[in-house]
Amino acid sequence: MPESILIVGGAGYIGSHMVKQLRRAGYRVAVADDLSSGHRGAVGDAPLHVGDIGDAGFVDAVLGEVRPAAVMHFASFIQVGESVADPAKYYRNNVTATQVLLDGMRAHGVARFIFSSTAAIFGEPEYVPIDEAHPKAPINPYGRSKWMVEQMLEDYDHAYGLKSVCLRYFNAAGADPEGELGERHEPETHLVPLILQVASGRRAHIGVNGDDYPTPDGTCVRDYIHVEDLCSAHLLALRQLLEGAGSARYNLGNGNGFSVSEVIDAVRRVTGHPIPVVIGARRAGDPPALVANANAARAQLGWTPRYADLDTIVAHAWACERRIAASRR
Ligand SMILES: NC(=O)c1ccc[n+]([C@@H]2O[C@H](COP(=O)([O-])OP(=O)(O)OC[C@H]3O[C@@H](n4cnc5c(N)ncnc54)[C@H](O)[C@@H]3O)[C@@H](O)[C@H]2O)c1
Ligand SMILES: O=c1ccn([C@@H]2O[C@H](COP(=O)(O)OP(=O)(O)O[C@H]3O[C@H](CO)[C@H](O)[C@H](O)[C@H]3O)[C@@H](O)[C@H]2O)c(=O)[nH]1
Repeated sequence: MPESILIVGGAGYIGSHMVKQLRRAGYRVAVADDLSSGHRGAVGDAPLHVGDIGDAGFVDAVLGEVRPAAVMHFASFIQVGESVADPAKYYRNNVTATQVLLDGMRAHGVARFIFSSTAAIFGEPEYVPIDEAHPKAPINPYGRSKWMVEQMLEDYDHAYGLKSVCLRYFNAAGADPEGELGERHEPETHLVPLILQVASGRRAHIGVNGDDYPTPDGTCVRDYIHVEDLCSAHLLALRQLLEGAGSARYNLGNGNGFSVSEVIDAVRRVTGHPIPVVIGARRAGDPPALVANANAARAQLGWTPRYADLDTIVAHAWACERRIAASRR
């Protein structure tokens, strides 16, 4: 009987791609999601348990039924700006609810956990590319909530033997190359899908948040990593945990920085659309450049990103945006 894996937040953008990849790899998969931002249709025919992981009774019931060998945890609120305006909402969902999940796992003897962390735990970078040893100094409640969970996980390993892998994603982008899944946040705040909405006619222009940063063209530089490559790193981490490996933390990115203007140019190349641009003010809390040093994931997980080319990432996301735009016409 293949091992059963519980995907918390599996109806969301990254989690739904994970569900598909795990099933393809032969695992039994169940999803727990409250559908606060996820989509029921994104899990295919994997069993979906609808509920809030901050609810201890729900967690207990799901773990009792699924009896997973490991839990992958994608569920959180993800908007940096909103986390500044309403930190209580973020600490409640991203920290308190995660602790309810972890304590449920302890009660059920589930001792393997993979956590979606973020580049936001590093705050304003002291150097790039950013490796795992870089100081952790998050500058907003979203980043702090993720760093708190990472610290909690260290303590839970020490005290209770709960083994975890924290994967710090840089900028997730792209979509299922087979065109079944994609990024559908409401509201959308991420750069790549927003530019693509201009190409599909859902938006008139893309606003650029500042062009006076200390970068080669003045716009912010980020490390865009294909969602499929994030998921393949999870799969490798899962295999290691199931084989008895200890806890670990990895930064996940391609190690290539692209500016906002370069991403807009990539969308122009892929879609043929001129993409009108309006230069606006800087967005508070935006570091000029965030680029990952993912050598540890490459060496220790054996991870190699498959879709590192920016135009490929954009092309896969574009196929998704065209489907969404067509469905709304
Ligand atoms: N998208 C990125 O660029 C990025 C970058 C770094 C880290 N991350 C992290 O990756 C994870 C997934 O991000 P995403 O873009 O797929 O987000 P998403 O909003 O698409 O998915 C999150 C899913 O979790 C569910 N959820 C939220 N709170 C829940 C709760 N209390 N109980 C049950 N389900 C709940 C939502 O309904 C949704 O399906 C998040 O933890 C996020 O912080 C994302
Ligand atoms: O309409 C837009 C949207 C974004 N940007 C810029 O494009 C870059 C990328 O912005 P995103 O919002 O797509 O991504 P972030 O780098 O802000 O955020 C990413 O990293 C964060 C941590 O730093 C969180 O983890 C978040 O979920 C993840 O997508 C930033 O310089 C942003 O200011 C624009 O110029 N115009």
